[in-house]
Amino acid sequence: MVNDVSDWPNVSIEDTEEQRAQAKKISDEIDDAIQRERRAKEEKRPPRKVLLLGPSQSGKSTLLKNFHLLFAPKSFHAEAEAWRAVIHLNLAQSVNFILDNLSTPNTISPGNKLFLRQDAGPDVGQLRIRLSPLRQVEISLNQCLTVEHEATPRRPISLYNNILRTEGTSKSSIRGGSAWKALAKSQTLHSSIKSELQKTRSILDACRDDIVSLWSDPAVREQLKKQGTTLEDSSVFFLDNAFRVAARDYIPTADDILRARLETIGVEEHRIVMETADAGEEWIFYDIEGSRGQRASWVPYFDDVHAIIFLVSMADFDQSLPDDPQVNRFADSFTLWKTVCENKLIAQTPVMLLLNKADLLQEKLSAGIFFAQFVKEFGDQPNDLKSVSKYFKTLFMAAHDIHSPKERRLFVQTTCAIDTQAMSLVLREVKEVILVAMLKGNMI
Ligand SMILES: Nc1nc2c(ncn2[C@@H]2O[C@H](COP(=O)(O)OP(=O)(O)OP(=O)(O)O)[C@@H](O)[C@H]2O)c(=O)[nH]1
Ligand SMILES: [Mg+2]
Repeated sequence: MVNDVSDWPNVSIEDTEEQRAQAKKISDEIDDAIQRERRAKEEKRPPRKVLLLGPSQSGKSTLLKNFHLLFAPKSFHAEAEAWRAVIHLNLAQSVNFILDNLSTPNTISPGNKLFLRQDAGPDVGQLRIRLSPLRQVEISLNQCLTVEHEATPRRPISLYNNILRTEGTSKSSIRGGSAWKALAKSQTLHSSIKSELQKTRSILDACRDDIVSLWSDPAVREQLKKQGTTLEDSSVFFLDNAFRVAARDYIPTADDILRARLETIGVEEHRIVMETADAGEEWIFYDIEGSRGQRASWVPYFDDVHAIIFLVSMADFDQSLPDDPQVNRFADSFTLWKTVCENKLIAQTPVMLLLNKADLLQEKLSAGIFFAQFVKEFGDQPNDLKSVSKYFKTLFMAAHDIHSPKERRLFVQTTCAIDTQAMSLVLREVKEVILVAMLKGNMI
């Protein structure tokens, strides 16, 4: 029997600390084990796979950029340098396209305001000479963006094979894929590409006053308008912002990146590792080229994806297809939508429909372009955004219900893919719909 404290086992302060340290070690090990288990579970979790479908220029790649910006902002912003090259190419091509489409002084009729001007406006002949280095900028940037940047040095590519220009529109059509994004990694970039990029930035910087003069000249705009020459929206955006964009120290903003036009070629796979919600989770997007000749290449992806997002541009109703002037873009989108709906391979796959370019639709309707003039069935309904987008929604939903082989819920949303705030709400919802559908189908 222990009567005296001196008989107690020797429990010193050092012992207690040791025990505490031991307990902490065990607790840390348990925490580590839990973390490892969680990570192992996550690693086993298959990546979420999403297929982006829709006609050319409907906004598929822009939606993907929004997703990247929202859920993996660090890696999105890390690519800004690579996007700068795309934006500079967009700008140089737009200027060259304008100059190509303006009559030369030799071919204009006497009295043409543009060249025989009485006012103190810029002399386009002089601007043409001073802006001629932008031809080289276009060639160099095309080269930089079309080589494979990984370990190997540049692969010779015939530059202008990749540049398609349809009459009346300017088009930046360099090869897609993600190898060009290596331009963002300046540490590992081939020195010749680095110096080429620096040279193009210096030339653009030196030309920026002249670009602004050309684009702000009302006579230039007037002549382009008279000729029926239209520029793509992204061209107009970068020309409007030329002074900022052509500056030597320019770094693209998120808005600029969303506006940059880089036509998708074939089917591109993009992997996004989530940084915000569900950090570490991987999403794979298959971003496809929307032109008509490419649509058969989508099918192999149908039975391997968890969801399909189909985009339609609501603003294309007054345009025809670049590769077939007989076909109206609205009609083409609707036919394509029906084809996708009726496909048996995706009968069980959740489909989301985004009716995009609401801002451009609004602009066209406000400018007095009548939707009913191109889509007779619209009849005498009011020519406003609300009525036209409701018409789109009703028509596309009805087609979905009629043509789908099995009953399936459809998520429909009107969007403006260059509005990051509005898109963040839509994308959070889209993500939820996909995850719920995967859970229901035991795909997680
Ligand atoms: N104003 C406006 N522009 C948009 C919108 N969505 C996309 N764009 C612009 O439209 C152009 C075409 O968009 P993309 O995302 O490249 O189109 P895509 O469907 O991927 O086209 P392909 O790759 O040719 O199949 C880009 O310059 C975008 O910035 C929108 O809602 N409003
Ligand atoms: Mg694309």
